[in-house]
Amino acid sequence: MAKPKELSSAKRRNLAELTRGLRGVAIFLFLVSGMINILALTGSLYMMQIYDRALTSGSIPTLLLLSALAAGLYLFQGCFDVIRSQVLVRVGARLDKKIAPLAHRVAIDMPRFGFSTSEALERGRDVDTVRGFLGSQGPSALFDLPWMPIYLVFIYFLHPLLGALTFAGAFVLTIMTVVSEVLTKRLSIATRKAAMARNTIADCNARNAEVLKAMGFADRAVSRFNIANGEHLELQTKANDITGNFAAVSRVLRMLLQSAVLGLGAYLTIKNELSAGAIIACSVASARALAPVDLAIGNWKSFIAARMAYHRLRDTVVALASADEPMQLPAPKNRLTVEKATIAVPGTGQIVLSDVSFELEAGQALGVIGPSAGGKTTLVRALTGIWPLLRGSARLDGADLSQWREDEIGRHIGYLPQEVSLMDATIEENICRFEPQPDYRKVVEAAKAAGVHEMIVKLPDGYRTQLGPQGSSLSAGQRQRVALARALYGNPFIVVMDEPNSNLDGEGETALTAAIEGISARGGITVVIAHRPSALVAVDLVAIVQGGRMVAFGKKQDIMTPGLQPQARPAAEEPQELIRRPA
Ligand SMILES: Nc1ncnc2c1ncn2[C@@H]1O[C@H](COP(=O)(O)OP(=O)(O)OP(=O)(O)O)[C@@H](O)[C@H]1O
Repeated sequence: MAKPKELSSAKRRNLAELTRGLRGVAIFLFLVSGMINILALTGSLYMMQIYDRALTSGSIPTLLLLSALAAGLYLFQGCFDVIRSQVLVRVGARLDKKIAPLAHRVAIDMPRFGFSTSEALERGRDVDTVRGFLGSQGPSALFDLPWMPIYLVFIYFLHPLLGALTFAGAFVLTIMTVVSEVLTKRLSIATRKAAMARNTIADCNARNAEVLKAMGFADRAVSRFNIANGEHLELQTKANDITGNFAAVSRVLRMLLQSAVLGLGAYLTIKNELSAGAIIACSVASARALAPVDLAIGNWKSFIAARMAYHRLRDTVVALASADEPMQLPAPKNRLTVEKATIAVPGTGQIVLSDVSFELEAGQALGVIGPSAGGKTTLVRALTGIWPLLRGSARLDGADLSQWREDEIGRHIGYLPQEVSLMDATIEENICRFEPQPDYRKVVEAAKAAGVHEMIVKLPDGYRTQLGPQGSSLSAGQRQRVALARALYGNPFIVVMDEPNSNLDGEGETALTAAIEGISARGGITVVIAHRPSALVAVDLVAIVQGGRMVAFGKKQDIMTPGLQPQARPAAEEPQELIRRPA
């Protein structure tokens, strides 16, 4: 975790924005808790006055006056209690409102950097954990704890021996809270990791439902889940045992102490050192003094979970800080320049593509070919900003991709991924990328450019057809063409396609060729990765990527034989001088 003093000013700003107002609210709640605890002495004082004044004097008016006074004070205490719980619930809701979008943003980003879906979704659950804890009894107990000395002082003034006894009890219970913290903290971390491993397996099994069914290994998949679930359960049981045992011991201790206070009080009364009313007052006050410790121990597990969740969220928000807000840049319209780009797998740092350099002018289309695992998709990830460059640069009209605001650069990039996954929304929403006020003509234009308009209008709900999870209501070929329309929406300057014809029939491939020609004709740039030569009909340049290097780059006729077969030799024999710039 980054230490505050190591944080850059932008990160500090982000952190300050997150915690803005929280300190003030905490001070307010601390003071309100003080009022509640002072007013909670009402019970003890009332009993003392009843026994020592009203009963001994036999005065009904005194009894009525004392009762009315006590009722008024209880009412005040109730009001402060309501205020405290309402403020806590609202703090939770405010934090949720502030952090949930950021946490979701991070959840979307995390899989790009090698995190599992369940790890990514944990950020959303973290928000729920913090909000849930703030709405529980836990925080009230924590705010009451610092006010415990009020009761100790009150009891001490009634009799120093009783004060000492209650102080000893409070001390033992506080030590128990600390021990509970030490024992459960490490276990909570391990339990969280085990829960994540279990959720990752559950997520993976659900995503592979069809494969599991077709090849009949669902039982084995369930066994894998069972093992992970068992490990999680074992850790959770241990953690629950610790909190449960501590809670039980603290409850017994508290009752024991209350009886001990009564016993000692009776002894002191017999010795004429204490009034009968004071015994009851001491007993009530000591019970009230120790109640927050008891409650805190009972809620310690959720306190630790909420604290860990808050720290993760805080680190997330801090990490989201960018050094400076990028400048507004003009729409690119001239060229894409890649210089000595080296790309590593995020998270592992393993370099998978080295020293790639080339330049594409407006109107040019580049086909990228090469053997499997050569680094073609990696190049696409770099060109679209999905993976950052380790070294080198990728520029649009001279401006590095990192200089653009994400939402702005997105308008100039069309991307058709290798594994097409559409969103659970309508076709129209998918094509227009959830634009709030989409231009319907542009939606239809993109669909026509992708050759999918006819197919869409034949569907009963046309462009309003709901696609279901991952666009499951369409065939693989239909999904690929709708995704192509999404990539073409708004005529982006650069369109990157990763094996766009893997699921296309002859008609789809013709539409794809027309789409690439259309991009070139309007002065856009296309980069298309292909294993099948039919995707390269409309490209004028070809690059060969293999073994993590671009081993050839040039005009299609120079790189490919007339039958659209690459002429390149293996990477080891193909030195860098083969990487030629377009004429
Ligand atoms: N997320 C990842 N984590 C770790 N390694 C990865 C990841 N993605 C790709 N790689 C590695 O990077 C190398 C290049 O992969 P890439 O997907 O770019 O190849 P490709 O040329 O597109 O292959 P294909 O034609 O099979 O799609 C491979 O060795 C692959 O194992």
